Amino acid sequence: MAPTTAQAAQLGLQNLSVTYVNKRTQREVPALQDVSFDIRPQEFISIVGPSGCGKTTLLHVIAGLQQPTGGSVQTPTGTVTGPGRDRALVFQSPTLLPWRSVRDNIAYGLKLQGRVDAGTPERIDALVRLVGLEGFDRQYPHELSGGMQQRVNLARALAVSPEVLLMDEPFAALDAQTRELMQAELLRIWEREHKTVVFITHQIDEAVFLSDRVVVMSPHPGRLARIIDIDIERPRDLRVKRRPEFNAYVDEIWELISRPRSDGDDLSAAAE
Ligand SMILES: Nc1ncnc2c1ncn2[C@@H]1O[C@H](COP(=O)(O)OP(=O)(O)OP(=O)(O)O)[C@@H](O)[C@H]1O
Repeated sequence: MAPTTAQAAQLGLQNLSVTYVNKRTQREVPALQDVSFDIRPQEFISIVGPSGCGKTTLLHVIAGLQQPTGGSVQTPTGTVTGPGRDRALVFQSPTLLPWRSVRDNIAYGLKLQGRVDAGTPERIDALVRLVGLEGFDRQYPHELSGGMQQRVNLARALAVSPEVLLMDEPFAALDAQTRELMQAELLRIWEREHKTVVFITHQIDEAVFLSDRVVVMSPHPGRLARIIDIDIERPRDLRVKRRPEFNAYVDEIWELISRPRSDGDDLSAAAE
């Protein structure tokens, strides 16, 4: 059951709206409209929807990189007013520093936060093992494959011990096979680290495979269309993708995304 109060939720999104002003035309672009839902502690939640439905905008508002035009994001310690140590972002392209080794890249966030201490080398060793990069920790980013770079990126986000990982299409640049491996790896890591994950993807099967719930958004303006519980037991491995119930979820979400929405749709009711 979803928590009914913001206190019980890791993140409470309350009536979020974002309107951009197009710099060239000066016209208002409503990117998000009245989006409300709670995200539970240690939940894996994915956000899917057509291009332009406001997924990245929503993630940036949760991250505190962008102020909403209306509404708020609640955490157990209060309203989000900017970036915080409780939330770490993982981008699509690994934002690694090319002149730093894998170890130093993983430690970089800690360094920025002034949190390097005697225990840091051991913590980095544990993270290197966690993301499967043993033996590569003295290498530099250009010596790594795309999948390995994304592993470093993930380790760097985990290094600062956030409660929430915000992931913006982290596997979009990877080839299909590496992407599937990384999906399985991410689940393994999530099951050990117990983070809350908010994951944006264009790939419906990726969302179903990873998530406890999938948030489906509709565009123009970006609104909540439906939240779907993925009732497939864990731990999951990639063979789950061949099961009929897995494909039934994928079909259901695909139908929702491809269905033209009439203005009369009561989307808030659908989201309950
Ligand atoms: N800085 C900006 N100025 C004006 N409009 C913007 C700006 N950023 C985003 N938008 C508009 O807001 C809407 C939502 O954009 P957003 O990038 O959040 O969607 P998205 O679902 O993440 O898209 P995609 O799947 O293509 O990455 C779009 O119509 C987009 O054109």
